[in-house]
Amino acid sequence: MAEQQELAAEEHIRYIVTAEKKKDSFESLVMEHLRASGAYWGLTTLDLLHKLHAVDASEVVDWIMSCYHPESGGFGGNVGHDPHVLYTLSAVQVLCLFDRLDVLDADKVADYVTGLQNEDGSFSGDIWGEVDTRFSYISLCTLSLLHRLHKINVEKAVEYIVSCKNLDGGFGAMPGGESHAGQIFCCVGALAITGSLHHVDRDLLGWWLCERQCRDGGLNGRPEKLADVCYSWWVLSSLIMIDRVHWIDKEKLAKFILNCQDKENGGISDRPDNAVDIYHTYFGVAGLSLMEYPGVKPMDPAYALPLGVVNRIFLSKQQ
Ligand SMILES: CN(C(=O)[C@H](Cc1cnc[nH]1)NC(=O)OCc1ccccc1)[C@@H](Cc1ccccc1)C(=O)N[C@@H](Cc1ccc(O)cc1)C(=O)NO
Ligand SMILES: [Zn+2]
Repeated sequence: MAEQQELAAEEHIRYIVTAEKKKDSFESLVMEHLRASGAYWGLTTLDLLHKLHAVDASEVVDWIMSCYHPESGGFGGNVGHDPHVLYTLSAVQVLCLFDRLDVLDADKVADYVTGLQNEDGSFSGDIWGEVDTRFSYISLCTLSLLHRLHKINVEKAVEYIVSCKNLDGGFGAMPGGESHAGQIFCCVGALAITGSLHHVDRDLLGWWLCERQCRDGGLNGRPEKLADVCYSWWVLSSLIMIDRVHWIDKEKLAKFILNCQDKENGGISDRPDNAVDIYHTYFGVAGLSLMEYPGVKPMDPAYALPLGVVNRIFLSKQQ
């Protein structure tokens, strides 16, 4: 009988809190250009493990705002980096965690995102124009969190996402793009946020998604690929949004994630015995959250934020 694995929560907390401080580590340098996303991954993990209070909120908020470009309304991935929707969402999500959306000029940020919608309803990531369904999700998620979805053409945005649906029920980065679990999360999440999930064939897509489970219990991103912890989020959140999560073996998946932990130094890797990183630590804990693992806060599958944070944004009295 394999020994009973459990979540080394205290070690993961220590790993994240010290990683936040280490600016010159290899990982920090590699992730330099997407440090705002790294903050979102690390801080959301701390919140899921009931430890967000372990960091100084105003210090984080000040750092996030130092990545803001007041003239465009967008955020860069680090101080002095050009604005991009990727990091604008990460910044908004971090401010949501601390309930500090009050520091934003929400109309200005919404105008930045709105300005990136194209004629065909698609979204570009920044002024250089790259189009990808990732940016559709990011834009719709950002505008929704700011209560400003009315600023864009939602119908056209939905129409473009549906044009990226494949015969296998999945979605790609653009029309005709190969189905990939990451892109499927983005398209299903965007459809969920806009109340347009009726465009999804739940049984066909559910089948493609549950087929991602490998013999080792982990989930991969495409057929024939190796299982990887981060797909615990991309695949699982999509299955939950289309109400087909019972089609995979959650116990085996949880064991795979727990088997990817470094239980001495903290952190979770993409697969057993590989190097841990903040990204896979977040997606591993988020995957466990989606499976209601004891001691981990529940997560909203579409907004990729703790449920308590989403409820505070959408159910609060003052709007
Ligand atoms: C840029 N990036 C990736 O390309 C990772 C690389 C990887 C990790 N494990 C396997 N490959 N891949 C990735 O994020 O794929 C998921 C995905 C692809 C396309 C669309 C949506 C999700 C990672 C960073 C990374 C690089 C290298 C090693 C680990 C992490 C990354 O920042 N991914 C972004 C992808 C993304 C961006 C925006 C979204 O709305 C959704 C997803 C992310 O998760 N942001 O929160
Ligand atoms: Zn991965």
